[in-house]
Amino acid sequence: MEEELKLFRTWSSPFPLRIVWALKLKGIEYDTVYEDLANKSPLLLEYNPIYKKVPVLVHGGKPIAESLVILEYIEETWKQNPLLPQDPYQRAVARFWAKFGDDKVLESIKKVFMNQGKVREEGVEEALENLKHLEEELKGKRFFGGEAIGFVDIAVGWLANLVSVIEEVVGLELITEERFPLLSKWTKEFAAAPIINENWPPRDKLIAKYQALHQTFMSKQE
Ligand SMILES: N[C@@H](CCC(=O)N[C@@H](CS)C(=O)NCC(=O)O)C(=O)O
Repeated sequence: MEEELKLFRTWSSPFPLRIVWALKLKGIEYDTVYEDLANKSPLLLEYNPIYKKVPVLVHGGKPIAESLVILEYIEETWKQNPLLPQDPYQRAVARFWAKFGDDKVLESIKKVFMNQGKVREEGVEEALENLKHLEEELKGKRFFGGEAIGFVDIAVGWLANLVSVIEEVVGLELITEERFPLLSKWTKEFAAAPIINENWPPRDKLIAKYQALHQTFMSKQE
């Protein structure tokens, strides 16, 4: 008998979306528990007592937290449609870029979104520098994973989802065709891939959410 599989997520958070995409790409059935992060369920707190964040994947009653860790678990548990390459060195390279996406790209884009004036400008510079590295990594490839969507595509997939929302809310451009032709093309192709496209939060709802968030950050700085 298949063990029960449950994903704790929210409708909009980019981290659980990684898990949604990976499970769908592998054709794994699961149940969803939608959390209200302003009022976290006792189960979420029990399953992720340290970070208290989504996503949490619960497999046969056992919880796994942290989206990149969960992705690795999924990859090791269900071998079909592999997301990581076979070669150990290439696997390490993929993990490097996934971590770079969180440590550097995400942090710089957060800096752009949460600040204004000089700090935002610094954030833009840092984001462009980081995005340049991703542009380089895409040379000669359709996806970061090669011909098919892989681990790195899923890990940095939030870029295709959220950057244009952030650009619209903040009123600036980061990923343009002129600056980043490959990344720009990747954004469109990744977003258009059926499984990604079908599991994308509605843009108008995201814009409204991020507009409200942005106003909160800006009013704190006045
Ligand atoms: N490093 C974590 C980040 C997860 C994360 O930041 N989740 C946010 C939603 S976007 C959350 O649950 N926040 C609740 C909180 O901080 O209280 C991962 O990759 O899973």
